[in-house]
Amino acid sequence: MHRLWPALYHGVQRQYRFFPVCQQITCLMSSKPGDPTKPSDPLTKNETENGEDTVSATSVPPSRPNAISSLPQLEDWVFRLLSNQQGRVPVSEFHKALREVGLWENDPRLRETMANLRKLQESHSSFLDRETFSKCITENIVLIGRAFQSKFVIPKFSEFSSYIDKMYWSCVSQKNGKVADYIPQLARFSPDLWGVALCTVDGQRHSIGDSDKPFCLQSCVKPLVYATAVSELGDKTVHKYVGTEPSGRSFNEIALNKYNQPFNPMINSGAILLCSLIKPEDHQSDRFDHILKVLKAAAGDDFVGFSNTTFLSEKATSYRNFALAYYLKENQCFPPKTDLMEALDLYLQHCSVDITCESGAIIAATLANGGVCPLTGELVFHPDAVQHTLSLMHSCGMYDYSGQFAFQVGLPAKSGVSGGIMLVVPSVMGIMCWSPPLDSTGNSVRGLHFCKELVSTFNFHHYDNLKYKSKKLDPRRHSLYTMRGRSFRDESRSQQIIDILFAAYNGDVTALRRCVMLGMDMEVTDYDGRTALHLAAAEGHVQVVRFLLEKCGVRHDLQDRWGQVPLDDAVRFGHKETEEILRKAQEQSG
Ligand SMILES: NC(=O)CC[C@H](N)C(=O)O
Repeated sequence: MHRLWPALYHGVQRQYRFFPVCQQITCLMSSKPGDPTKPSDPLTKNETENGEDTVSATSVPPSRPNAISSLPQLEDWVFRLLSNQQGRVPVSEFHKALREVGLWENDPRLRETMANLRKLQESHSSFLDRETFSKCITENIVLIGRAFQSKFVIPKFSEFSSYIDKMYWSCVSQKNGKVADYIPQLARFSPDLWGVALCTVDGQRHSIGDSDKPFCLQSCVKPLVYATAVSELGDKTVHKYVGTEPSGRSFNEIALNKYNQPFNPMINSGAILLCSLIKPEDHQSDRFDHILKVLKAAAGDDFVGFSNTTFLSEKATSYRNFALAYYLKENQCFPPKTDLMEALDLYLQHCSVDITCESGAIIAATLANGGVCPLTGELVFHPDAVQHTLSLMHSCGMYDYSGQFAFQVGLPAKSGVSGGIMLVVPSVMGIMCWSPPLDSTGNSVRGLHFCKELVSTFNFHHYDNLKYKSKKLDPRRHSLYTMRGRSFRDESRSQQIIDILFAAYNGDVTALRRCVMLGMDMEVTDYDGRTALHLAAAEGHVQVVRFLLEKCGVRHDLQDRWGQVPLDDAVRFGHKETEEILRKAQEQSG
């Protein structure tokens, strides 16, 4: 897309597709999420998430993620994390573990790995030994490694997703609102339809409900057409024709600002005007195809279609938009020689582009990611255009509810009469909600309710970053907590102890695996010096004992306050098999 841009911008014409591998290895070694331009020396002190200095990598057992300093070591670590008692990785377990961190099978970045796994399954093999595992994932080890090392923007993704699901279900009971019927095709959608999907700037994805059902973008397309126009023409050219102020009126009001322009590009008048600016010299079919290509690129080639039914249905009833177009013409708002009917057709065609919540979330994530699609790494919109787009979504995106939305939700969003709300959490994620019933301002009732639930739970509101803000969950941190005024160190450390010890006590290897992925210290103790290994030995959880000893490199001879080692617990509570494993570990360590 950007290849078509005139040389308006310097230094942005780069494919962000893939950092050179050497740079990517560097970001494996930094304890902070990877900025490959700032290589960190793996042998210096690492700072853990709660600010404690750990000893240098050489003295930390190789099993801990922040000690990894090469791709073969990373591959080894991931294999040991996922392999079973027989030293093999069940393919089903591998898919499950990827999904838990938000990586889907259709993720274009995992194309090679998924193709290799499919070939394996065609040969009826459902387990990966070390060699096969390496062959399967080697092309994508950096991405997979980062995912399992929790270097993505939402480290506890499965826990975050369960919060999203709770919010989704809390909206189901919202039965008020009315499905739009001024466009006959829209009136045919069930009021019970309700879907939500999200995509983070690292390409972590989650969806629930009717998230894979197609619906037309309607006004949710307006920010995307605007971002395209500014990317190609620059903001100065675009804003010669369209203002940047909220209109405070309905989205199809026949009104202009004091400069005789449409108030902004997020309402019908502004959007119709924009259609006359993009590639006016091309044939109408090519002009529409161009926008479709931009939308597909923003969606990472996920579903983007076109509903001719909607287009014909709206064209036959779009009296207001025809009136708007002639009003703009009468006031010389268009560039000279504009073909009015062509501009109007293009506008109605843009509104009739079909997406799903899942593909819409990727588009929103592209905006959240500064214009780069998280799934393909392609630069779709110029970052400056994205900044302007998010500003106008923030101030004008929800029509004459925009002021209240900015006050209550505090995030850039765009609604559409088909019931979509595209929400952007800048530098974190994009969310697409869809439920047809609308309130009096033309916004989805369930979608609005979901957005309010989201920012009352997570510190996503634009001003939640103020010091001493109230207590909300911060899903960008390993432990889903930020506490008012208290040192984050105490909260995250005690949370880690709770997470690990309870998982060991309950024999929950999956939860322990998640703790390892989050880089937690698996030898952490409670106030009595009791470790996870003590608790697992006392309860006779053989799998956990093995996992801690063999995968996590936990020492078998750590003593609690009373000088007891885990073997003493196994003997005292009569767990013969556990006792045998711990005795063997004792003998091996001499
Ligand atoms: N708010 C909307 O989604 C309106 C878009 C619709 N195509 C119209 O022009 O009326």
